[in-house]
Amino acid sequence: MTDKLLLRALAGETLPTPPIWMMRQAGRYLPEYRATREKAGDFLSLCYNPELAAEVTFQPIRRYGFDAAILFADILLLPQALGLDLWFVTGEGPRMSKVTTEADLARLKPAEEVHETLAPVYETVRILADGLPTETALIGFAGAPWTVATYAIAGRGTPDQGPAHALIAENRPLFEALLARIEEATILYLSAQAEAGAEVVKLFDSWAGSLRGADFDAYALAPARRITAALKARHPGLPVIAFPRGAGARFEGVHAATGADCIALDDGVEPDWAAAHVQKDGCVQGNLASRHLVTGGDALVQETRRVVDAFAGGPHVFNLGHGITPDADPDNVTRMIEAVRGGVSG
Ligand SMILES: Cc1c2[nH]c(c1CCC(=O)O)Cc1[nH]c(c(CCC(=O)O)c1C)Cc1[nH]c(c(CCC(=O)O)c1C)Cc1[nH]c(c(C)c1CCC(=O)O)C2
Repeated sequence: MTDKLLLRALAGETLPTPPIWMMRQAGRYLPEYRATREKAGDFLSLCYNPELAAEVTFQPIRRYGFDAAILFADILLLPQALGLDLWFVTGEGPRMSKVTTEADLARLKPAEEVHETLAPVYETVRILADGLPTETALIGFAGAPWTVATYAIAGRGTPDQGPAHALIAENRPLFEALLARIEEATILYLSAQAEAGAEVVKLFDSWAGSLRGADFDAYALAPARRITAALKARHPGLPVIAFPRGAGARFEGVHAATGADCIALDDGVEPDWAAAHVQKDGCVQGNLASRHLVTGGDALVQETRRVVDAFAGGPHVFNLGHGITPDADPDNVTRMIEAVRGGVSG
């Protein structure tokens, strides 16, 4: 039996204190992250520099002693490895060359060729696997095909994923061919991360919430199910966390529909509801609203306890509902961790 709390929770154990980590725990709210990023140059140079990417991954572990480290990289490195240009506009976010025609699709590289670009990421994983404290689990990750496709189709982030929905309406076969290529590459990418030492993998479907009805089944659940099955066939026992952000009532049934060991919840669902409707089927992760790490105070402690208490009856990994924001106060993270581990109330 492992002594890593994250792995125990993912295996279905109900623990007296849930393991804790945070989405975007290596990020701009930390002065040490900003200093390392400065040294690297820009964000992508940091992602492709194994020593520095490992360094920023270690930083929140050293500062807070989280139960898990998440590989420092980005979900958009994969479409870049498939041949799309990627760059980040400061203050605005990612930009990439678009895939909206058959000719664009034909220019993408075969899935097996992604390793060439992504080799530095695997090196980062190896450095982390060697250097993390023995009690800290290492999480690898990728974007889910739908979320990655929304960026590749729009060439940028979009509030409503309008361009991707428009492509579904206008040329569903092209959309599905793009999704299939991303899915195939994602399996190879996550599998290589597991070989390099990732002990858990997480699939980020940040824009799953804009898929409705049969499209949610076909483009969020089904790819997650196939990716999970393919990974478990290659790496027996590898735990998978699925994060169909914004799924709302459709979080119910996602364990069974995907085969994932844990479902990460955003803060759009109430913890009590999620305990009854989602945690009944297995481990859940989440779901404190990130803004409490900006505002702090009694509300931070109360909300943290409310989340912990709601999920205390089953396997739970404490986390935020989405990433920590750059304006968060690092001291509020300490208070949140104390509220989870110390059980201090209100
Ligand atoms: C949609 C998405 C992306 N990237 C990611 C997602 C899915 C999760 C989510 O919904 O947020 C996932 C991601 N991005 C990053 C990580 C690293 C691991 C971690 O600490 O969580 C992970 C797991 C680093 C990052 N990825 C990014 C940063 C900030 C870059 C910087 O240092 O300037 C970090 C730390 C940049 C990024 N990367 C992306 C966007 C839209 C942006 C710009 C928005 C922003 O600036 O926050 C794409």
